[in-house]
Amino acid sequence: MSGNPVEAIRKACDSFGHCLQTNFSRIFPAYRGDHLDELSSAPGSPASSSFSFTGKRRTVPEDALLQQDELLSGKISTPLLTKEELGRSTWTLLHTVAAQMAILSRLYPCKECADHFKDVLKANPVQVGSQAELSQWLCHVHNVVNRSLGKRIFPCQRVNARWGKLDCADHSCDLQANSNLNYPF
Ligand SMILES: Cc1cc2nc3c(=O)[nH]c(=O)nc-3n(C[C@H](O)[C@H](O)[C@H](O)COP(=O)(O)OP(=O)(O)OC[C@H]3O[C@@H](n4cnc5c(N)ncnc54)[C@H](O)[C@@H]3O)c2cc1C
Repeated sequence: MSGNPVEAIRKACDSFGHCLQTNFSRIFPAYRGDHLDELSSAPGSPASSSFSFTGKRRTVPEDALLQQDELLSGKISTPLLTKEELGRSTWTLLHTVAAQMAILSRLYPCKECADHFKDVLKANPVQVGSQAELSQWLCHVHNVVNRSLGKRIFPCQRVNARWGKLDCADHSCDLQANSNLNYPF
């Protein structure tokens, strides 16, 4: 690696921060990342000296906000994302998070949550050899967070019933509808 290693790490954090911010707002249209800008512009905050979340304020395009208003007012009830948008955003998020789980625990926009999640990851390192194991591990760490917040524990054997279904015509993209497909994970 050439140049200053601290600068290289700063750049990596910067690009991951942007990636997180972009994908949070794609998956959750209500999320605009404004508080990241506030964080980075707070005088003396570590973010303002280490990361450049500032610069261009990222906003959700107007048509997306309009759609969101219509959704909230009950005028439309269909999902805002197409299957393709959902897929693209999800792949980016999954690959980035899988590659940089430790960074997630430092850059997650809620500091209290990030600090807590760092401990959760330390106590529950990812050791998975299949999609099913990854799903179970994620369910487990989500439950660790749930427990600490006094929330109900989710039954992990029901994880596919909760997350394996999408809003597609005739349930054609449900995991369960395709359960005859065996992938060599
Ligand atoms: C990494 C991370 C760390 C966090 N740390 C904190 C923290 O320290 N303090 C804090 O106040 N908040 C924290 N949060 C936020 C908190 O976990 C919840 O997201 C938030 O309180 C909203 O909770 P919720 O009840 O809507 O359901 P969420 O916990 O957001 O869950 C969303 C949905 O997932 C399903 N679900 C629930 N548990 C599981 C599970 N174990 N497996 C699979 N599916 C499940 C349920 O259907 C639920 O409706 C953290 C979030 C993340 C992503």
